[in-house]
Amino acid sequence: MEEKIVTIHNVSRSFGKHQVLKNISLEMKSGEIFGLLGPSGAGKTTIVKQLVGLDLPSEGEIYLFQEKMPNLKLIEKTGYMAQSDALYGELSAKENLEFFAALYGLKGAKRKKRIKVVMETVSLSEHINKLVSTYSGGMKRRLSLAIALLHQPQLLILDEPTVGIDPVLRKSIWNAFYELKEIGTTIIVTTHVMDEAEKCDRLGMIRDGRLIALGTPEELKNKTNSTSIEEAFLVYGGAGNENKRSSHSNSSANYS
Ligand SMILES: Nc1ncnc2c1ncn2[C@@H]1O[C@H](COP(=O)(O)OP(=O)(O)OP(=O)(O)O)[C@@H](O)[C@H]1O
Repeated sequence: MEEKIVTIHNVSRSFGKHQVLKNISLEMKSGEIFGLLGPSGAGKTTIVKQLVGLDLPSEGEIYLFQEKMPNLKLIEKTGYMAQSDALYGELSAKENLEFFAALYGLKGAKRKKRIKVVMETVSLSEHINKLVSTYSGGMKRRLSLAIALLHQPQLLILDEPTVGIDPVLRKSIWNAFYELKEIGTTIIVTTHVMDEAEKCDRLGMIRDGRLIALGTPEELKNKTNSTSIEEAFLVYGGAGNENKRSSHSNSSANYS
């Protein structure tokens, strides 16, 4: 059965006078791949940080598994991959994995098996004994993803998981996401990448801290008569942005 896994209820967040989230409400269900899409600075990472309890709303509430956040118990059910990699460079990949596995209480044969599986998922098995400081940026991203997958969380929250990852590997990582979805895992990804947005079950488009559109990629394209998500985003962005009706080309310049 579909279960409500995430509820964001009327959430706003201000830093001083700067309101970076403006009354956001969203729900995500079990087995759903939900994409948070928006230009740089729109507020995606701020939403993600609220979901994992690293930041608190100025107004509104967040519930994970129908329990109010922040709540330490819920961390075990959640896998989080931040935008910058939180890895120990002076340790090998294996030692990093063992460290995080221990934090999640994974032991013995189970730990060994999970480490093997997640490194296969991100195609890093042959590099497992190398020092992380010798890894490329893309390899570090993949290792961070492997760590987020280690304890088989029911909810995966991934902040730009495939930045710096080549298209072939990106495809295999998305296949892993689909497999996780099949077993009921809810996955939230933030992205700037339009072809990646197309792969999500539903999208929330964020602009200037506001949720400007919500729906399946098909719905968003149909509603705006667009042939691509990028076009749909520009239509929504333009329509929701007073005085900037003619600035579609400027909007697209925000992407990078
Ligand atoms: N701790 C903070 N103090 C002050 N301002 C902040 C803080 N964290 C975020 N902001 C501001 O909030 C806004 C949204 O930032 P956020 O990182 O959520 O955007 P984003 O959509 O994730 O962008 P990107 O795709 O570039 O990561 C930005 O204007 C940013 O400067």
